[in-house]
Amino acid sequence: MKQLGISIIGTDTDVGKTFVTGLLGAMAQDDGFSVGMVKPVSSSAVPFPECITMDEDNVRNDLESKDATYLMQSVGIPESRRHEVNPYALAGDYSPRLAAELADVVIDYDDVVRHTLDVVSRYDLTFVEGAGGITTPLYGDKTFTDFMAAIELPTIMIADGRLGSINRAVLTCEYAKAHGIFVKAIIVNDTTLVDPFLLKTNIEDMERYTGLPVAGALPPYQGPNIHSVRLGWGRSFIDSEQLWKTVLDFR
Ligand SMILES: Nc1ncnc2c1ncn2[C@@H]1O[C@H](COP(=O)(O)OP(=O)(O)OP(=O)(O)O)[C@@H](O)[C@H]1O
Ligand SMILES: C[C@H](N)[C@@H](CCCCCC(=O)O)NC(=O)O
Ligand SMILES: [Mg+2]
Repeated sequence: MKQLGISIIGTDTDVGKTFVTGLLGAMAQDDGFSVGMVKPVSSSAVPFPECITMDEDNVRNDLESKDATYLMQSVGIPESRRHEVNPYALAGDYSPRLAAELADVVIDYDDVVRHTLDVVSRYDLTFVEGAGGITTPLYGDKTFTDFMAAIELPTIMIADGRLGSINRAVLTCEYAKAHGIFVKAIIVNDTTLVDPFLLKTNIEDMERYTGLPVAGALPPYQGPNIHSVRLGWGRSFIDSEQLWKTVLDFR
C-alpha cells in the first residue's frame, strides 16, 4: 500500500482537533492501517511529571505536549517515539512562534517539513495535526498555512457546530483553498450540544457554502476513558471506510 497522510486543520484552537485526530487514528488502526501521528510543533507544553525523559534518539525532553501524549495514547505509540510525533514542545498558551521566541528556541522549519514527510513515508496512514486555527504563527514568517501547503496532504477540517460555525467553516476552507491546501471533508465536533435543529441546518449550510461533505458530527463524549468504548462510540457517528474513500480517493 502507498503511504498516505491526512492533515488536520480546525476553525479555531480548542475546536477538538486533537480529540478527533485521536479517534480517527484509532479507527484507522482498527481498519488495518499502521498509523503514524505528528504534532510537529506544539505550545501549551507542561513539564513531565518525572521532569526529564529521553527518547530513542537520546533526545532530551523536559516538556510534554499534552496533544502529542493524547495522539500517542490513542494509537499506542510508545514514549520512546515521542520525538517522532512531536519534535518541538514549547511552554505557554501562545502561538508556537511566540512560545519559541519567549523560550529562545530556534525551530528548523525546513527540517520540520522533512521530518513530517519522513514519518508519512513510514506508516500506512499518518495524521498531522496543526496548532490552533489555520493561520497560527509557526516560526519566523511561517504559519501553519505554509506548513500544511508544503506537506501537500489531503486535509480534514474540524469545525464546531455552534451559531457562527458556518462563517468560520467557510472562511477557513476558502483560505485553505486559496493557499493550496486540499480540504476534502469537514467533521463537526459539537462539544456544546447545540440545539438539534440549528446543528442540522448548520451542517447543511456548511456543505452548501463550502461544497464539501460533512463526514460526521460528534457530540460530547461522556463515557469512560476506555479505548474500545470510545472507538465504538466514534463509529456510531463517523463511517471511517467512507471517510478514507472521500479523503484519500480510494477506489
Ligand atoms: N467530542 C468531544 N467530547 C468531549 N470532549 C471533547 C470533545 N472534543 C474535544 N473535547 C475536549 O475539548 C478540549 C479541546 O479539544 P482539543 O484539545 O482536541 O482541541 P484542539 O483543536 O486540538 O486545540 P489546539 O489548538 O490547542 O490543538 C479538550 O479538553 C478535549 O478533550
Ligand atoms: C495554545 C494552543 N493550545 C495552541 C496554539 C493556539 C494559537 C492561536 C493563535 C491565534 O490564532 O490567536 N497550541 C497548540 O495547539 O500546540
Ligand atoms: Mg490540539
